[in-house]
Amino acid sequence: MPMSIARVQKARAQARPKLVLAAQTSRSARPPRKAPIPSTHVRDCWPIVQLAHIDIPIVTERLAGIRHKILILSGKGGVGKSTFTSQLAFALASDENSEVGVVDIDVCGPSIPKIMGCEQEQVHPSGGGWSPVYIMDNLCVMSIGFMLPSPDEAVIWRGPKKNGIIKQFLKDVDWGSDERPLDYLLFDTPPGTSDEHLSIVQFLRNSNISGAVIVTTPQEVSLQDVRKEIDFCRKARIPILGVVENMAGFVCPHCHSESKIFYPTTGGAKAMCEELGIPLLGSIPLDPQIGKACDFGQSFIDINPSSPATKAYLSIIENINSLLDSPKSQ
Ligand SMILES: Nc1ncnc2c1ncn2[C@@H]1O[C@H](COP(=O)(O)OP(=O)(O)OP(=O)(O)O)[C@@H](O)[C@H]1O
Ligand code: SF4
Repeated sequence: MPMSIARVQKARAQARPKLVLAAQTSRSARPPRKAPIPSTHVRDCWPIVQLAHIDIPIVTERLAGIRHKILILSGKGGVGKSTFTSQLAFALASDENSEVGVVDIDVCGPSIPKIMGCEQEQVHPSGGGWSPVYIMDNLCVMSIGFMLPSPDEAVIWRGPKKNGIIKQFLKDVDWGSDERPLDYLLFDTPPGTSDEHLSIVQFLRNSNISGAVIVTTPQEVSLQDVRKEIDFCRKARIPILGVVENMAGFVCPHCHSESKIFYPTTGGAKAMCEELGIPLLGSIPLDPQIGKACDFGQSFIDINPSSPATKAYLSIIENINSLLDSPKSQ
């Protein structure tokens, strides 16, 4: 039998409060729309960095003889950090009295083996632990890239596994004998402030890091991330050696003159360094020969000795060495 209009209206009126109540209940069960902003990554993770780890004393002892431990950092990816690490390593190793090591802690994107021309090599056990790959008598490299079945193999790891391999790189690798300890150990890191950074800072907390070199490009988007990197270093108490401005201009392949292609942003790194009281170690121009040398695993500075970019690299390296030798960083 069809309901009268009056009965339908009454039924609707009775149902309405229930519907409102149901809606209110489900809304209140949802998280508030304006969720509190999480505190910063470093602040959250700082207690982890400070955590005592059973292996820290072993790492500290293993690395004790190494004169300078230098982190190469960048805020953004692709700014030329691994390229700079490789050229720094080649230049330092050109002095045959210096022993140089490079450890690639960019676990998910290891590019050092390719850039340094040792992609096909493998690591082997030795009496003192894993033997790193020797490119020259006085230049050795360790990277997860040497352990992958193919360079195209993706490493899809969460923090604890990354932490584990970084610990092994520090603890189980034979970084030179007591008679011939390394003068420099360079750490090529992934961009930003991620698990790898927290691991390295944690494991090196008693190992006296000499300092960090932060690589950027001239654009404001890159400089903005450098500020975060500087903040990370300050919170993690890593001394900052300075900032390197990469791709700061363009060297013409025909006439070899340099054009400031990022004008008017060129100069932003200098202004930022002045504002934050950090040395600007130098500016490296964009030179297609750098990309070519990296793709062929060659030392750019050796095969292009008179290029403006080589002069820039060498001047930066001189600045780093004088900072390392200054009493403040001893
Ligand atoms: N000054 C330069 N002139 C020309 N090419 C350069 C210069 N610096 C770096 N490159 C090229 O830019 C590309 C990125 O460089 P690189 O891999 O060193 O960056 P990255 O910061 O280490 O990157 P990632 O974030 O992946 O670690 C490479 O192809 C490299 O050869
Ligand atoms: S810098 Fe001079 S030589 Fe080089 S491409 Fe431009 S105009 Fe030509």
